[in-house]
Amino acid sequence: MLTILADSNIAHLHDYFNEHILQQPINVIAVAGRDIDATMIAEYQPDALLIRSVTPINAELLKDNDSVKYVGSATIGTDHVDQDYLRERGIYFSNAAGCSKHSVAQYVLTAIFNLRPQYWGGNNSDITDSQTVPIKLGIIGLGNIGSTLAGYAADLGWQVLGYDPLLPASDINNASFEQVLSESDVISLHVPLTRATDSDYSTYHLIDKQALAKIANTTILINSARGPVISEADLLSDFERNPQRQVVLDVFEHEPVVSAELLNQLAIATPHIAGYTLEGKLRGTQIIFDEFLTVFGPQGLGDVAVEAVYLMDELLPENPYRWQQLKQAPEQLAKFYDIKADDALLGESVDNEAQAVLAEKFDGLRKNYALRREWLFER
Ligand SMILES: NC(=O)C1=CN([C@@H]2O[C@H](COP(=O)(O)OP(=O)(O)OC[C@H]3O[C@@H](n4cnc5c(N)ncnc54)[C@H](O)[C@@H]3O)[C@@H](O)[C@H]2O)C=CC1
Ligand SMILES: O=C(O)C(=O)[C@H](O)COP(=O)(O)O
Repeated sequence: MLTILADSNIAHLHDYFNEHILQQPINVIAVAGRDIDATMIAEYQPDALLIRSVTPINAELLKDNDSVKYVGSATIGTDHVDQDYLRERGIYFSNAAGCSKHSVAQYVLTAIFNLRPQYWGGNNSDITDSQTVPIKLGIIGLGNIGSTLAGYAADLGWQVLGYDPLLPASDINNASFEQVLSESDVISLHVPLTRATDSDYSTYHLIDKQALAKIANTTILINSARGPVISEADLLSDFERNPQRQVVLDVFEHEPVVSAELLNQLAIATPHIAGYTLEGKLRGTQIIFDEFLTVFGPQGLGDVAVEAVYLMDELLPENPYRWQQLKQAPEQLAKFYDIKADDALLGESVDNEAQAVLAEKFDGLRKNYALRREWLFER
């Protein structure tokens, strides 16, 4: 029998991983992602581990185990996975690249329009009434999410200042890091979390004291990538000099704990839900299910030729939301996703004694999150 140990927060886990679809007896054990540890692995001896972003995968977890053949993370980010170690051990790993790229881009646009409704027309009327000055959107990291966001910006008539040192220059990869920092009206971060040991362009504390000093205090700064990309200590010091700076955080350096001191300064704060749409989460599951089938193949699945299945259309309710319609009427967008309600819930979750949102509350908000819809983007 095939045993799968999985994060219970994986959307529609049992709709994909069941005996009917896999045509054989299987044992799917679903637990909170943060509870998956070496003891649990020793107890269940799973063939596959299906995770999201909160289960660190490394030697400490797997060194005494020989059963795991596949680790699938139904997320885009991979900073929680020691992929070198898995390669050494011959354990196949895949993530769900791109699964929530529209969800995150739409979160960023919603945050911007919430803070600056006047940007809807595409011109920066804060600067001038008489001249046409396009909004400048700075995007750091132009992979799946950054380039998707750039597509929306182009559709809105905005100018993109993009920086991605690992991609060739292009119409959107068109600026230096310093230019993005100093010239943008809004800066949005879409980089993976990397350290100097993994990358020549490490993103750990990419936004530190020096970077913040280059950003005008009228520029909105948005981080929906990973918390440690911004130095929280430097951001807090910066707020002392620039209390009016508008910062939007969906991710936090010390997540799942968020200090009240930081929360009180933020223009919008949400509990790591930028990618939390029905579509984004379900796509993540579909992608790792497809990989699971290729890894185990008919042999690992007991010589049964399991057909590929695509359950997205079946499991998703009809989607009436279309970008071309939404963008005609800004007030519709505000109704489409009430980002301020998410912000309020996080604010109300502060523990008075600890002066912080504690891990259990933060995780609870995420587990019980009413998943949004994505709007459909056709030009
Ligand atoms: N808040 C949320 O709910 C979600 C957060 N994420 C985060 O967003 C990150 C980005 O996602 P994708 O765009 O899909 O990833 P991606 O891998 O498609 O793109 C990342 C881009 O960042 C670039 N990059 C790397 N180091 C850089 C640096 N120092 N400066 C500028 N660019 C750099 C890479 O060249 C790449 O093009 C993920 O790694 C994940 O951590 C992803 C999904 C949901
Ligand atoms: O895909 C990613 O990367 C993310 O950050 C996820 O949207 C976060 O999902 P969880 O695994 O933390 O639920």
